[in-house]
Amino acid sequence: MNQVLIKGARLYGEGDPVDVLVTGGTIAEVGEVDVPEGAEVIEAAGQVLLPGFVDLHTHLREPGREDTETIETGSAAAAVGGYTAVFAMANTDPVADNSVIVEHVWRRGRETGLVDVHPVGAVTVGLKGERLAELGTMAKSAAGVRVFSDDGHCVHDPLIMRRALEYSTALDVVIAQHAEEPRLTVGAQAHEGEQASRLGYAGWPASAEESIVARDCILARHAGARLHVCHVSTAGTADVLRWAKDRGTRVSAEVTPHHLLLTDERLDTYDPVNKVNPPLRGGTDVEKLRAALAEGVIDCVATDHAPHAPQDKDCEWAAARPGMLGLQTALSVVAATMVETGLLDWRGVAKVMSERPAEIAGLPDQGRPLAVGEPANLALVDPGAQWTVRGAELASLAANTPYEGMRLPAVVTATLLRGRVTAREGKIC
Ligand SMILES: NC(=O)N[C@@H](CC(=O)O)C(=O)O
Ligand SMILES: [Zn+2]
Ligand SMILES: [Zn+2]
Repeated sequence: MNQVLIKGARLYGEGDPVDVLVTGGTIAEVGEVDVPEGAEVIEAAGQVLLPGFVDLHTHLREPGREDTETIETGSAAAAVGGYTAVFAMANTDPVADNSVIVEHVWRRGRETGLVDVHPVGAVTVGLKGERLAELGTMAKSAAGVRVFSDDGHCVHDPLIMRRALEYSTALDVVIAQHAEEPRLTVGAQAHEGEQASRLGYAGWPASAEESIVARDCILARHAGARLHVCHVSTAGTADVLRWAKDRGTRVSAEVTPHHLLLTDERLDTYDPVNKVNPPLRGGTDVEKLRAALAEGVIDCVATDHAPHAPQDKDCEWAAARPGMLGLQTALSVVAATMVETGLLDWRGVAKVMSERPAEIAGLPDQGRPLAVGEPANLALVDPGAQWTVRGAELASLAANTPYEGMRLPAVVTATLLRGRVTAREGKIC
């Protein structure tokens, strides 16, 4: 049986260094372990062992835009970034609004074998927001869809959203909303504020997000349904979530690494690499989002990894597609914004990048404790190391990283999926 010995890592960055022996797909021993014959050894002195990361929000672009990312290249980026499970959004071409497409995505993920690929099913047919897709058929398909979202579009019709939420309770699935009131973002190009006015861009107001989140929290509470809010970007949304959670609404929320680090100050360069939906916001938003994540009002970090082709990004701002890469830089950005600032320790990182997302999506074998008998889905992190981001060197097919040339802290040195090393030192195994 395949054996891997991780030598001298600190579990969750706590306590004394220990050896972790992985046999088959399971953590077999924790403590002082002699190297078994034939075992692969990973020297991990000074490193932190965490449960493998789970991304609730990834765009893999297959089917339809395999020129920008495939299930294989996106899986590789995920594995190098420390992920052991990703949720692939439904806004592909054709849309993942039926069991044929979700089963295709799920199968391609399994064949690739670098990370568990869970397809997200569309809420409405063709993401058009008009007719509910066959959620039940997708949930009961081989792909076992647990998360539904029209991401890229908001399910803006309150009657459709209400029906989706009500229907979801019978299936015990979660509806993930891209919260953007479309009437308030017609032609929007950037966060509504001074910077957008100065650059002459139509504004994307915070209220377009906050009004939908408030509405959906109310709808979810009445339906007794589970709502998940995608890419929270404003301080006001954090306040709405705090209110809804306080009164017992079954709502969870994610924040992206880019909304934890970057602001609309970056728009000065006119470089569309900074164009994303929802847009980069102001400094106060960033500060409040960090605090809300530390407090648990925002449950987790999700990348919203959005690969785009050069011709869709290296063009004038208004014509460029929104979205940026995230899978390979997420851990480092969380280290820079949450760990180095003292807002989270590594135990907290395990919670927001692995345990909570696994719970939200109902994955039984991810986000598990680092203990004997548990599945060996693991990420090994060197907290003292640094690296310089180069889009061209990322495992993604696309290169649209906003962190180009930036030096970031913390390096994922190894990822294990069910005991198999999927990535080491930035390379796929
Ligand atoms: N985030 C983005 O700016 N773009 C996403 C869609 C989305 O997440 O809304 C994409 O699919 O490219
Ligand atoms: Zn979205
Ligand atoms: Zn998205």
